[in-house]
Amino acid sequence: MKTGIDALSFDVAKLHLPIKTLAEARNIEPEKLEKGLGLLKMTLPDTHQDSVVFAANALTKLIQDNQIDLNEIARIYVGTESAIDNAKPIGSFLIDLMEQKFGENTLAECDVVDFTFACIGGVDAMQNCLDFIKLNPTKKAIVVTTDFAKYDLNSTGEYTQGAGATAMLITVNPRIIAFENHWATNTKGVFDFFKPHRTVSKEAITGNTNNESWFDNLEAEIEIHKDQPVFDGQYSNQCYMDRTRNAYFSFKKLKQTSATLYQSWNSIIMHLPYSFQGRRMLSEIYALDAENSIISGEETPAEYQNKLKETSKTPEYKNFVEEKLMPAELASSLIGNLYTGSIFMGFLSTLAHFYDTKKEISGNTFGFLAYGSGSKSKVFEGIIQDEWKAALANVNLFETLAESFEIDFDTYEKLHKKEQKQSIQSPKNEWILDRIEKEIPNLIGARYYKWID
Ligand SMILES: CC(=O)SCCNC(=O)CCNC(=O)[C@H](O)C(C)(C)COP(=O)(O)OP(=O)(O)OC[C@H]1O[C@@H](n2cnc3c(N)ncnc32)[C@H](O)[C@@H]1OP(=O)(O)O
Repeated sequence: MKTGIDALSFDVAKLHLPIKTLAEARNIEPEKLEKGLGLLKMTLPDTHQDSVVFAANALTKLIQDNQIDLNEIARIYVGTESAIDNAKPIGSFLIDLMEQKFGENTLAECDVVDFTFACIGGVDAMQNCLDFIKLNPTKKAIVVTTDFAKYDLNSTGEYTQGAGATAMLITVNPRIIAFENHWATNTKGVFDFFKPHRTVSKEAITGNTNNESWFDNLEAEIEIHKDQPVFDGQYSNQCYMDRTRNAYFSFKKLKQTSATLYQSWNSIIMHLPYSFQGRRMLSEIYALDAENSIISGEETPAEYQNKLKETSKTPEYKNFVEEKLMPAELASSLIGNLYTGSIFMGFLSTLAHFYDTKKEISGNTFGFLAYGSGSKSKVFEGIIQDEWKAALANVNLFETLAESFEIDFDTYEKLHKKEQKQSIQSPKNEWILDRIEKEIPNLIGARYYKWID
């Protein structure tokens, strides 16, 4: 019995700052960002958008475009590292919003939960749903990924920002891709990228002191959540390489093959925190699993790094990237990082590219290399199914991305600092964040959303 992705949809932030504008403002050579990292635009949420809004919009589109009967959906599992609450999962917001739109109690028997493991939480959610569908083949599940990849101003993560969601219907006999049963995992507890709770003093919180009872009741130090991570960019790249390399070779063992595995993959889909991450990281696996590799394993660390650099400059590696990785990079260049959604957006980008260029890919094998900081990698593969094109007919990925609205640098900084109070664009046919009811002045409270026709 085959299990996999039957339908896909997305919702990404509709505002963008050209990378060139950011580069000029920050005194960075634009060529480094455009040609070195593959960045062209970075998308940013409007004032009425957050991770629940993107998730609800992607899910609504998935349901409408594929005429999904919600009574058939047994699970909605969410991958995110942009939770808006420590107890109440994004999935519970989605249940409420979908029932508002598609009918009361339509999801009363649906199981929902959020999965958090940095950027790999969506893959974890999907693996779990695939196992569930194998055991319950008459049922259907939905996986949603949603995030706002927000980094501090002036940090090295700033140019990789992006925001949005993906939603996928998981069924038996899927129309788009059927996954094979082998999944290799490699895990190690590290601090390459994380979002710790910060403490602030009671005095740092100012507000309506006319009502002093709320202030008197506060603890001397208050734990707050900040969207931006603490991270070490180069170390996170090393962790990415270590985990994916180890998972890749575990996957070869699971498949009991000594042949060069990546040669059997027509396309390679990796977690792309920025467009060229995959091609920059894969050269090691490419060299180690090659028949005539220049790497012997006897090198000093510096020699090893030099040989990797040499490998990545060869015409063979460049052709390999062009053929197997480039289609996944296209959307990433125009969006930026989607954290949990990046690997699925890379998959969608590849499908949309072949759809637009009229390439037939039924029967192709796709290899997936997922990564989440903290850190974990999963390697798995799937076969493209005969009906993939029909399932993609309403998705319009690149047409939608082409309509993104350009903002200037001042507006970008205002949005980032939450100083922009008015929406930049008028919402239409989408969910918005309607209001936040504050628990106590200046502290965030319950969030409420509404649909705008
Ligand atoms: C969140 C996760 O998924 S963990 C894994 C990834 N980590 C992150 O995303 C964390 C946040 N991001 C970051 O910290 C940073 O953006 C990083 C680490 C990804 C990149 O760091 P930077 O220091 O800006 O860039 P770095 O020096 O690594 O690479 C720049 C590239 O541009 C190239 N470059 C520099 N100048 C130019 C130029 N003028 N023309 C062309 N290319 C150029 C460099 O050669 C280099 O490419 P190469 O190594 O393939 O040769």
